[in-house]
Amino acid sequence: MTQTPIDLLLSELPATRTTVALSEGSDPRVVAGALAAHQAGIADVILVGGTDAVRAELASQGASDGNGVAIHDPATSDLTQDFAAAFFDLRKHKGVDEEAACKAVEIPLIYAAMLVRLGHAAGTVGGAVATTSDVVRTAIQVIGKAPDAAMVSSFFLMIPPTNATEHGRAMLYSDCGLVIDPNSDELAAIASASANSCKALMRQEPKIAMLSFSTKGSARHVKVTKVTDALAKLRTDRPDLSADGELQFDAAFVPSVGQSKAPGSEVAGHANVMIFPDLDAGNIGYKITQRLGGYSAIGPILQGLAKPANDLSRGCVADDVTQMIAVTILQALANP
Ligand SMILES: CC(C)(COP(=O)(O)OP(=O)(O)OC[C@H]1O[C@@H](n2cnc3c(N)ncnc32)[C@H](O)[C@@H]1OP(=O)(O)O)[C@@H](O)C(=O)NCCC(=O)NCCS
Ligand SMILES: CC(=O)OP(=O)(O)O
Repeated sequence: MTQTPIDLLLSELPATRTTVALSEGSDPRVVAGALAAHQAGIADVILVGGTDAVRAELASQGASDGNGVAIHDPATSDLTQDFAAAFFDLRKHKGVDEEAACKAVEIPLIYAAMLVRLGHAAGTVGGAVATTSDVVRTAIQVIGKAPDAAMVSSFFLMIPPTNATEHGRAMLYSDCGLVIDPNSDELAAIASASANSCKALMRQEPKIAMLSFSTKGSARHVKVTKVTDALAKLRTDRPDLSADGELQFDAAFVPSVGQSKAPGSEVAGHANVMIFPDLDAGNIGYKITQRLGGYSAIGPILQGLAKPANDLSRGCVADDVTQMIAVTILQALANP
């Protein structure tokens, strides 16, 4: 049975609880998912923008500020004034003035990211209501790119159903949520970051497939060249990694097809990191795997940020929120 991030986290829970901020603290799926994470011993949570009805619901389940489930209202929080000053410092070079900074930190998405930036929470999760663009833009602007990262990108952990087909396995898909049309250098950076995420969150050695509509020269096109250039750059930058391309999905996934289309490849037929050539392919590909293949899609998980901030699909359910809280903690523990 494939290990999910929750299984992983429960098997190596740290002695002290980690706090995660949820920016959509009045959404019923977020409240239920956060409460489940708290009750499973996974995390302390801050529900940003939780209403009185949420407070009553939490109280009815024995959860409160005193025992690790807090509600913050950005309009009345003691922290908001400090957050406004810090946000002004951060964004004044972009023309943000003090008044605009005060207004900005009352937006729950920004307030939650400030909780992370200033160390009140280890990471944040949003996107059950907000679009990916808004979640990602806020994370990049407030939390920022990690100094050693080339860029911020995203991935999904794809967890097979119990009745998966013969070759069903856990895989990492990237980029299915953020970088719209990467050039070959950016595609190589996405693959490199995804390999690190595979080690940190799947605890597997990455086998990276650079996906295309062509396998090993079966088609010639500028879009194929982009992928082969990305593979060459990846191999130069990260000789430690096992990567191959360009590969069609069947050649990357099914051992017999991999052997016939890309004979001798270590990766073909056995890939666990699937790098899509652009966001059209990635976003459509993950949703097909999820909706037709029955895989659970955990993401979009962001990589390359200074501290964890993660997105949800607006079609998420409470279990997705709990999973994403576990992912956020695993990322925080991997990069303390
Ligand atoms: C990520 C995204 C929001 C960037 O937003 P944007 O407003 O177009 O970006 P801009 O080019 O105006 O840049 C905004 C800031 O983010 C930075 N930035 C943008 N993309 C970045 C990346 N991948 N990595 C690091 N920084 C990035 C820019 O440098 C800029 O920083 P600044 O404000 O300090 O100057 C945009 O690429 C996007 O919308 N992606 C698709 C999201 C989506 O709809 N996904 C489908 C559903 S999951
Ligand atoms: C990741 C993604 O596609 O998000 P949404 O379904 O919210 O657009």
